[in-house]
Amino acid sequence: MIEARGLVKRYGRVTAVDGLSFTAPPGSVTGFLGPNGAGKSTTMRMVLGLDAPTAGTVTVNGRPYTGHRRPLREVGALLDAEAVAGGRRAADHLTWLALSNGIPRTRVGEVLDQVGLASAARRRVGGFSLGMAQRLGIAAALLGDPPVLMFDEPVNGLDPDGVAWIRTLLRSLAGEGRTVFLSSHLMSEMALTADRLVVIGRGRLITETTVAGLLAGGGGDHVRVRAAEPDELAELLAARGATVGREPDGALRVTGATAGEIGDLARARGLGLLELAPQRKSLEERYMELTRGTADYRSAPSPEPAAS
Ligand SMILES: Nc1ncnc2c1ncn2[C@@H]1O[C@H](COP(=O)(O)OP(=O)(O)OP(=O)(O)O)[C@@H](O)[C@H]1O
Repeated sequence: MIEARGLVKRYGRVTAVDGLSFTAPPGSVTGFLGPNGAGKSTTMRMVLGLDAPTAGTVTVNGRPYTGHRRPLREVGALLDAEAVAGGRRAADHLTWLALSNGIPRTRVGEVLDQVGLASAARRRVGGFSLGMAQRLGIAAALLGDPPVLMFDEPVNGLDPDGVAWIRTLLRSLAGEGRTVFLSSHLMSEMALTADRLVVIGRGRLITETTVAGLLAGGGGDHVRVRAAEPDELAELLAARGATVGREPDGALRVTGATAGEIGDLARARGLGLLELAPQRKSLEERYMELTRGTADYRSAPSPEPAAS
């Protein structure tokens, strides 16, 4: 379990993290989302004791990271896959980590197998591709068999096979009852991997929710209806308190009534329906709405292509 309470980090005049509280519980994948510069990496560094909070606390399994005697057995983390000294061989790097944390040497072979690097165990890390470096970083995180795992943008630079592999791995680690906390600025990635979401902007919590909760909340869902007698149906729906607008192609845009209710009403009145389609906002759209205004470096909208 990771718990942040009133976490603040200032660098001079920049407030990178601003009163952040959230929980990443065991047994689920918690996605940590926010635009570039939102404060995700800074928060993760504080979880690992690499940066000291200006105020507030963050604990791993009830204690600050630095309060654990064998931290690699409490939390495994991948923050920067390429931060390993290039001259070392993969297995030597992991052996050094294991021995300095009281972890048996035998774990090295096990985690290399687990991440698919067994055949590269004697190769120097400097010659690794980004994908291999990511796998080695994940092997290091798994070394102490920790109950908490934390990954900063773990799919960055991976090919589709690598992305699918990480997704499956993260889900299975959570399935074993571990706390999995991972950051991304891509909602599309989180939608496939996370159960819970902690969304931040400019160092502040925007929402802490489940993927299902984010999809359900926020409003803006409607039903698109094409009817044989649209004016009659629109009148009936309005009389029942629904709000009815028109789409550019003449279809009705109905809010305040479900597709099932609209279908029942049309059938009861003998009105023909040509199309009845609930329209839900995607997770990506919800996320964009939530973080709008908090992104520091957002690109200008692309101009419409010129009509030819
Ligand atoms: N060591 C530092 N000194 C000064 N400012 C810093 C430092 N580290 C981070 N910042 C600032 O803190 C803010 C948050 O940065 P952080 O890297 O935590 O964001 P992030 O959400 O991880 O972004 P990204 O998705 O781009 O990695 C940014 O404005 C950044 O410039």
